[in-house]
Amino acid sequence: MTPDQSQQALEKRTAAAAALRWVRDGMLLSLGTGSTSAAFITLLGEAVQAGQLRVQGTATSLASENLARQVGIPLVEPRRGLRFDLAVDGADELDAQLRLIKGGGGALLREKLLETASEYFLVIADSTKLVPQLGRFPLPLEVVPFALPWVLDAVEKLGGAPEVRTVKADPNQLYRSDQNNLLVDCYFNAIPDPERLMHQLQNIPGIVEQGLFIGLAKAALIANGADVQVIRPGMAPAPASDFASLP
Ligand SMILES: O=C(CO)[C@H](O)[C@H](O)COP(=O)(O)O
Repeated sequence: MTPDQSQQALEKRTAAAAALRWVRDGMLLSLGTGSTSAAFITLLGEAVQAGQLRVQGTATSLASENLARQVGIPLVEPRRGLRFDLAVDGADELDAQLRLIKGGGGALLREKLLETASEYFLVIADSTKLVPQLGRFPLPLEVVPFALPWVLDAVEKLGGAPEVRTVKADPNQLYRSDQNNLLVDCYFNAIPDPERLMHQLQNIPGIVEQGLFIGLAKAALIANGADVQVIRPGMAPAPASDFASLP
């Protein structure tokens, strides 16, 4: 790990620990995916094991579900009417208006489902994720395999450079989501109008979900060194220590 990567890992854990302070006994949680969420799930599991918290959760990926099981968080299956008190999840990029790019970990569909079904979606992230403009990170799409050629054409027409995701350890093997769909990472370099792009992508048949999350997150906890700032749309950033409960 380079010094930058270990600093980033520390910040992820700091943001996760800050989110844990706002989990209350009895809450039903949506558990995110990725390394920042894994830090949160681990800390939450420790609190559950220590008898400090009684919570239940549903995970946004099979990987997070396995981790939650390992650390002793009771899990709830999807069912009609299921709503979550709090969703905690990472992001690949976010701006000051809490527009997010998600799906770097391939879990965007379940993430969007559960975060839409949550009363409060709290993003946790290290300082590298907060950007002035979205788009440096390639925008992930979950795509039905049969639709792939047409989706690639449509993304190019929108000005993006699409790349079908492969498995890191074996670049000859296509990456599959938990739903067995393909992932396409779209390089736009800059996304000046995320709302417009989101609507354009939503109109392309075969895209099951796209990685722009707009209007979903209520707050973000951004760790910068040992400090944690709360970011909320239209409000000045404030230290997380100013808040005794969810901001
Ligand atoms: O969207 C995601 C998974 O689909 C993750 O939240 C995102 O990739 C951030 O991951 P990390 O916490 O490892 O930086």
